[in-house]
Amino acid sequence: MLVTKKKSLSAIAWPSGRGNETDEERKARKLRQREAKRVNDAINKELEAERQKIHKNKAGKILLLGQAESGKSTVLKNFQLHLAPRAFELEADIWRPVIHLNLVRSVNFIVNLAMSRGQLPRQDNPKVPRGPRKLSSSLTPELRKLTLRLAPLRQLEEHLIQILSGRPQVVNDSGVTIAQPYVPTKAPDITLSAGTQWRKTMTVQRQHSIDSMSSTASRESSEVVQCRRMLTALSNDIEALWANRSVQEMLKTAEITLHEQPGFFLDQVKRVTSENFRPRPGESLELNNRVNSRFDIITVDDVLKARVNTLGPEEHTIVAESGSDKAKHYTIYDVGGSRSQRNAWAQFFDDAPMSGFNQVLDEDTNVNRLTDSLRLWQSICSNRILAGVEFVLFLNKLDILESKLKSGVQFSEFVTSYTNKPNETEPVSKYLLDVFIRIHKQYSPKRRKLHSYLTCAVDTKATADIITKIQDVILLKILARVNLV
Ligand SMILES: Nc1nc2c(ncn2[C@@H]2O[C@H](COP(=O)(O)OP(=O)(O)OP(=O)(O)O)[C@@H](O)[C@H]2O)c(=O)[nH]1
Ligand SMILES: [Mg+2]
Repeated sequence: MLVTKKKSLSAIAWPSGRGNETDEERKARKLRQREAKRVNDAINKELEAERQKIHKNKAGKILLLGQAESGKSTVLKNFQLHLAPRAFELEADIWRPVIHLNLVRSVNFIVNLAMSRGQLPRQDNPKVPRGPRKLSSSLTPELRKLTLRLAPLRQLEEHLIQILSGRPQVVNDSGVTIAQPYVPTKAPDITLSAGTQWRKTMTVQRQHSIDSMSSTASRESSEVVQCRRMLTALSNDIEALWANRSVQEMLKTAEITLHEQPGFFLDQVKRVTSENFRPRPGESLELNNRVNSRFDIITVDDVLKARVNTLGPEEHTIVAESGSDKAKHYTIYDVGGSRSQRNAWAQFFDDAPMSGFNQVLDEDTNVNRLTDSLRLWQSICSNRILAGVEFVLFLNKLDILESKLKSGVQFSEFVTSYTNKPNETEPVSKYLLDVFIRIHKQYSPKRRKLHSYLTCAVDTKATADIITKIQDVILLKILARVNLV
């Protein structure tokens, strides 16, 4: 029945509507159809290309993990400098107040130390009476003069924090003042509410200062200018303070190595306090060496050395400006590494400083930094959610490790399992690398690749080579993904 009906249906000549179509009309219709198909195909092709582009432009996501001060944000800056140097250069200016604040904090730290040494009754002399504290003769007249002349830097420190955070004091997201752990041997870090937030604040201020029509802008930019002028005016005194023999002796006695600490700019006071100072990302400069009156070529990595500790996770998108991955988007997540920040972590890429073997954590002075780093690495390796993620391990701060060992610090005194081996950079770093690799092998839920590097993240040239290798790894992964689709 149905078949019969079908037969009869197919037998019906459906009106084509073209019955009266002339040859001309048919040609025109065919032409229109071809044109409509061409447009349709072109749109589809464009959509497909766009889809492919979006798919292709996503180079990958990277999460930087590691303990506080291990160099995560510095690695991020290296990625920015390597992948998008023009954008990074444009942003360099916003680091100037950070560098100034780093410098001012170092100076205030020294002044405080000198004052405390000068004011406190000598511990070793029970005859020194308690009671009103006076400046003792342990401060030389020259040092006393310098500490008085540099006193305005206390206010300048507060002022710079205010400019950077846009708020009168250091606060976290909930508006609560963060009490940084007091570390007597270390100049305090800069803690701002959120890394991206202060960047936004500074970018807006910079934009405003370019647009001189805005009255707020001129007020804000004049504040920045005032700070800079004050620093320029005090630059000779700052230099004199750092060169002062009793300051150097005082630091040595207290075993404080300021030049190894984050945000150290005291060796370049003249340059960074000059009126026209522009922070440089990885650039060679010829500097007059005041000690031996020679001109030294040094690589200036102001932006990489500027220190702000990260609070909370920050997402950064870097668009590659050239090369085989031009226009590709890299998403990098930078997180704070202190213990209180670690619960915000989710995914992976690790950074462990090798130089911390003789240091303790700021947030818990009972914990050795290297021990903390190894424990952290173990917990990340054994994390099941990360079982399928490829790891890149940066054993960072190779330069500090080297200078510590050269200065006579014995690695085996702190890592007792390191026996019968020389106290030199190569065997020590190789030993550490082996330990990290062993932990990875032992604790990973399943086999996976580990790319490990010994790094000095403030050496932009050497780090650029490593980033190129990481780019290759990422690109290979993308190719594999595309082939699988
Ligand atoms: N000498 C030296 N300094 C480094 C190296 N890597 C980083 N630094 C410095 O160490 C300081 C801390 O680096 P950051 O990148 O801010 O550390 P972080 O891991 O992001 O720290 P948090 O944000 O607190 O978790 C900065 O002043 C860097 O310039 C290195 O390889 N050698
Ligand atoms: Mg950081």
